[in-house]
Amino acid sequence: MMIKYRVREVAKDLDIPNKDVLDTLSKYFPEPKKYMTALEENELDVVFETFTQQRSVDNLDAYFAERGGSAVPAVQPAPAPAAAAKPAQQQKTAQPRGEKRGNGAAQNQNRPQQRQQAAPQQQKPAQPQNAPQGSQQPVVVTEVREPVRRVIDTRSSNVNIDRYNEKYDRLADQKVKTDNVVTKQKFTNRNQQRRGNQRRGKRETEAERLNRIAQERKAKHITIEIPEEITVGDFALRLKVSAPEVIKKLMGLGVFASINDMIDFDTAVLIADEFHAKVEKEVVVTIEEQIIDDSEDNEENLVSRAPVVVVMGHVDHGKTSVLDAIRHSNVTEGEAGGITQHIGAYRVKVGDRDVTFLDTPGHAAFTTMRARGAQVTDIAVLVVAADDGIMPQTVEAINHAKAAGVSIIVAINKMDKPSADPDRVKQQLTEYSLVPEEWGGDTPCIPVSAVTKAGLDDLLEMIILTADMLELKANPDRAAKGTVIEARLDRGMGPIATVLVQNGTLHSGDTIVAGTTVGRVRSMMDDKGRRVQEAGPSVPVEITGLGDVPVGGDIFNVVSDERLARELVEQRLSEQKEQQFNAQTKVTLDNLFDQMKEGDMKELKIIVKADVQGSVEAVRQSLEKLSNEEVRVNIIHGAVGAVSESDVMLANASNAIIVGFNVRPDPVAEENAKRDGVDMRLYRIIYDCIEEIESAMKGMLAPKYREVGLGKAECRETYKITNVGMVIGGHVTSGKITRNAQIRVVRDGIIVADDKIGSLRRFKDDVKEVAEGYDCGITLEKFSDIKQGDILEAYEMEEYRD
Ligand SMILES: Nc1nc2c(ncn2[C@@H]2O[C@H](COP(=O)(O)OP(=O)(O)OP(=O)(O)O)[C@@H](O)[C@H]2O)c(=O)[nH]1
Repeated sequence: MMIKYRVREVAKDLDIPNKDVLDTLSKYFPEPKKYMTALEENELDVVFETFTQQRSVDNLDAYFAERGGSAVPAVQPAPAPAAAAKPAQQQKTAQPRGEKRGNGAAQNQNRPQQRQQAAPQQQKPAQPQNAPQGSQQPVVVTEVREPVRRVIDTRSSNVNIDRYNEKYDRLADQKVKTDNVVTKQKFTNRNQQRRGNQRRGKRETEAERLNRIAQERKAKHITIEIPEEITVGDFALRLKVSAPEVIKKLMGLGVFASINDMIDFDTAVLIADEFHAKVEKEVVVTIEEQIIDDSEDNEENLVSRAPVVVVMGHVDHGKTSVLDAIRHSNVTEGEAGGITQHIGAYRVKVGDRDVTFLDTPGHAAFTTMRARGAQVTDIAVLVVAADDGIMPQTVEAINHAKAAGVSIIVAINKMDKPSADPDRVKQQLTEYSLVPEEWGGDTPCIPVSAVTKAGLDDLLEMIILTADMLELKANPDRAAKGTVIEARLDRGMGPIATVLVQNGTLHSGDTIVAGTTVGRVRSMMDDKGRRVQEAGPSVPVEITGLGDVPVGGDIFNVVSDERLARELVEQRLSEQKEQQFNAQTKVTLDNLFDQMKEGDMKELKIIVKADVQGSVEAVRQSLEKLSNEEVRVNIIHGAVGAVSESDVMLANASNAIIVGFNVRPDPVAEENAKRDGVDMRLYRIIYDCIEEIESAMKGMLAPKYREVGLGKAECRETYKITNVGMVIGGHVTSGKITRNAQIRVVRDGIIVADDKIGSLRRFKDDVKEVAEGYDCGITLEKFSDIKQGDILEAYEMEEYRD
């Protein structure tokens, strides 16, 4: 390989000025050289020879002492690659030296030996001579410290510079790698060690800690706080013992629980005692408790409040007319302007007293609200048309009002009509346990006319009187609480809600939570359309500022912290979702016994619907006789007719079950019952109903059956065979027909027979079943009047439990 070794590089490597090299060359070669001139082999030989001779020393120690102030020849160890590369480069120059060897060289040959004696461990500088391959002890490079520029003896003829370079390159490479790896390994090892130590340390600490706790526990009882219920794992954690220890102790008590099972407070106390720990009940402060003031009012803070009245009655008996008549006749001059304002409730003045009327007549809205837990009304005015008397919805209204436990005042309306017969109405009322006051009972009956306005003042007077009897009171000096009467979304204003304040005073700017909505009261308007800044007890106001539209019947509360209020709403929303998933807690005949056992049921409320009044009464009496010392059967409503939406609503609000005889629910009622989880039982025979409810109360309800469709076959031919009877040549059109199936014969959509299969055959063989698409021969056990084209529906009865 031809190496271009220029004057400049030679000078640099030999650490002499370019000029010296050029001068030396000019002595031996005629043509002038420049510092960029690449030198020929012979030229290089001359240069090296000359300078080697010039630099030869007698004593290496003296040399090193002079160069570096140390007897140890050294090269700069770091950066290693550079240091290693440099000599390699220098030695490139050695290769073309040829045979020339002067005295200096001869002298030098002995020098390594001398040096070896002086410093036998340091052989590097002598290497080129005695070990031209440079293979010995490359490690030395890493040991030396001081930077000393090495001079290579280039006089040896057999120096293989390439191999030397290779070696250095490899060495340098290795050094780099090794250095890194070593450092890294060391580092990693150190880390591992540290981690190991830590782990060991931690393990030890943990063991020590447990030991210490065990000691401490023995020495001094620890006290832990636990809630009403706690998982075994969490309990163990608080006790500072392992879960298996707790599980073991639980087993000792005969409680088999896993780490994730809940144990109650009492069990926890017993277990904690075994671990010498004392238990205190953890007081969990809910967000509600934090932000909603639910404290009882002191008697001295209470002032009397206006009664809240709802008007109910049969359709067209004059509810709206009575409400309007009262509203108009009791509005003062100044308020007349706002009279058209309908916010869902309004207030009228009766002397110096106020009465609040809910503007939604009828029991539907009333019961819907009650179903949501809202107890808004104090008094129900039952409007009965004097000419019409008590009608089905009057009865419903009576029962809804009774179920809610509100006072009833009867307004016998349409007294202006000639056909008015108030006595008949009073008479009818007694049938529903409403005995008029004048007849010795406690139901006020006021004859009125919405048209002539006669008697309305008496009605209002009676409302005030009743309210006085009820001693309705509230504390206006506290954060407001009440119920949403109705709500809607206004395009411009956003959600608008009419709320009835039931306690405290609502102020504009208050933060309120209503059901699952939260907001700040932006504006308030009363029932006369006036903007107001505050609303006290029994005052209905329309408010804006809620974030969402609440639902009528939602309870609202003024809260002290908006951020927590939002959190509360989130919580309520997720609870709501959970509740939807969870099993309903409504009473059903299937869970009746369980509820009775748990003591949750003291009264079984039933709504009876039948085709004739006689059945209603018969059932009422029979069922009421089922009452025992644990549960009282209470028929809260009984009427003739289909099971209606209103019945389901009442059952839902009152946690009642519905029984029907020879009646069907209307589609809405059926849908609602399913949605609300209201148990609805329909019977053909009264005896079945009595028996079923009796069994349910004893916890012996027979299993329920339902039909499972199997398939359908069409009758294509009929054959009459002697001794066998009528054979149906059928074709299975869907599903399958099985040997044990029940068969319903349907002709033009009408069921003509319900029978069992007598035999099922394919060709001449008896078979267990025939699948879709195949022909078969069927005989029925009893029914023989089969016709071509009849459809045979095969089904089975399956036992199930809710
Ligand atoms: N003669 C007479 N008619 C009345 C009286 N009160 C109501 N009416 C009439 O009876 C009909 C029904 O009255 P409403 O007030 O609509 O009856 P309602 O009970 O509110 O009816 P719904 O809203 O359908 O449930 C109307 O035509 C009224 O004019 C009254 O005191 N005397």
